[in-house]
Amino acid sequence: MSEQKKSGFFSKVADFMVAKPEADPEPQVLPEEERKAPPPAPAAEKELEAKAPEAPTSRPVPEPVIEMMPPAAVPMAEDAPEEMPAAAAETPVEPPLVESAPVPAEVAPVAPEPGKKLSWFQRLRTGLLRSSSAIGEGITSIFTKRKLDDETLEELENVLIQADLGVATAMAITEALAKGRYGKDIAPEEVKTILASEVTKVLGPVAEPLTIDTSKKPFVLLVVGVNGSGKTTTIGKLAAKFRAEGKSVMMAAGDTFRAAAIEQLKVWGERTGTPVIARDVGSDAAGLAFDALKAAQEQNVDVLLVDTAGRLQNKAELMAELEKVIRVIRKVDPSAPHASLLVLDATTGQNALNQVEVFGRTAGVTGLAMTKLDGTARGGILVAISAKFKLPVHFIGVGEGIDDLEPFKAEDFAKAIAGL
Ligand SMILES: Nc1nc2c(ncn2[C@@H]2O[C@H](COP(=O)(O)OP(=O)(O)OP(=O)(O)O)[C@@H](O)[C@H]2O)c(=O)[nH]1
Repeated sequence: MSEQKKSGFFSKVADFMVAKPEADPEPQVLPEEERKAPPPAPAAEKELEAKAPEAPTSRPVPEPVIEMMPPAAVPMAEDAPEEMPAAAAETPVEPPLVESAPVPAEVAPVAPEPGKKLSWFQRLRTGLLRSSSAIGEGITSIFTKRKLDDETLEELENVLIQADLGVATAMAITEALAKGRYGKDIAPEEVKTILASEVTKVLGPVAEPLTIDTSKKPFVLLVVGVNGSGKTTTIGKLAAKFRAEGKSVMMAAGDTFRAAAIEQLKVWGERTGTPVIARDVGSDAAGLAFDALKAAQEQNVDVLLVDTAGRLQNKAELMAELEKVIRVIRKVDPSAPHASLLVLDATTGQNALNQVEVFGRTAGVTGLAMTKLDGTARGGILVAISAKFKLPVHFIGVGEGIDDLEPFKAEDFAKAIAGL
């Protein structure tokens, strides 16, 4: 493709790139090693840490409400993932209270048998097929009886950018496609196969399981993200997963802004047999996290899952509150949080790039989970995020049910994107 064509094309695709909100801080790309660890406490806070442990807030701190659940078996969904340990599979089965998100009929490529849930991969494809069918249909209409030339490559780039894969990735894919094939006829299926293989190259290195370091007691997993991205639901699913692995788990209802969020976490506590540390709505979130970590230490818990209030990444005061939660956690355990999981809603599209940037800086994000891939056309954004930030992607959410959290698998995801 000529340079001239490319620059013309760039100006055309500029419309697809979402402008950052004005209030956003300047983008700052952190070196990879800084991104791995949550940010160090500022000097003022270090002084505080040197003092004897203290209540993290100046306000009188009410006693946290500890909802102790019986060490009940984890309620497992009927179609538990195959990798669940045998012991867990033998635990008494209770049907999940929340069913999977309904699949819109017009995008459902696979009709489930009556009474049977779709497999996670079918649900992923059902969601992604909205976009991948756009890609798939685009590929079919571009390459049917046409040669691979500047025009068709540019049309393909357009389709990929509209599917949120990002300009750089779209160009890399078309360049790979053109190599050795330029000027020749090419079948749509071959294009899809090459697309899937190029996307796998981007996603393969970031597909990493979340490893719980058992030398940390408790292993503190902070869960952050914008409003409604699926943090609480993901925490509930994670609690079930860790319990099924035989780990003891505690949850901290750090979303103290919304009464409904606290209640929602308590429901997940009941469903998964996990104690929840909660306070009244409006309480100090950092104080709650402090108490929860103390309680988890005293009870020798393996994993503490800390929920946080949803916050828009461009609201400076809310992001500052998140930094405070981290600083206060570190007064109890200077090495915590041991992982900081950013939950991204796949339906947000391009804005997710900015979320990764700002939460990465504020909360030292160590890995990602992308939710709602069962019902969205926007899964391509994960490719753009991975190409840009190279952060580990641990999980994908493919429904609202307890077992609808899957380890991220690059090749499966890439095939779903390509419509294969
Ligand atoms: N379809 C689908 N829905 C999901 C998924 N994950 C979460 N949800 C739904 O998304 C909505 C928001 O989820 P929450 O877990 O409450 O999100 P949150 O980030 O804790 O929300 P805030 O507390 O407002 O910040 C709920 O209705 C969830 O059931 C998913 O993977 N697929």
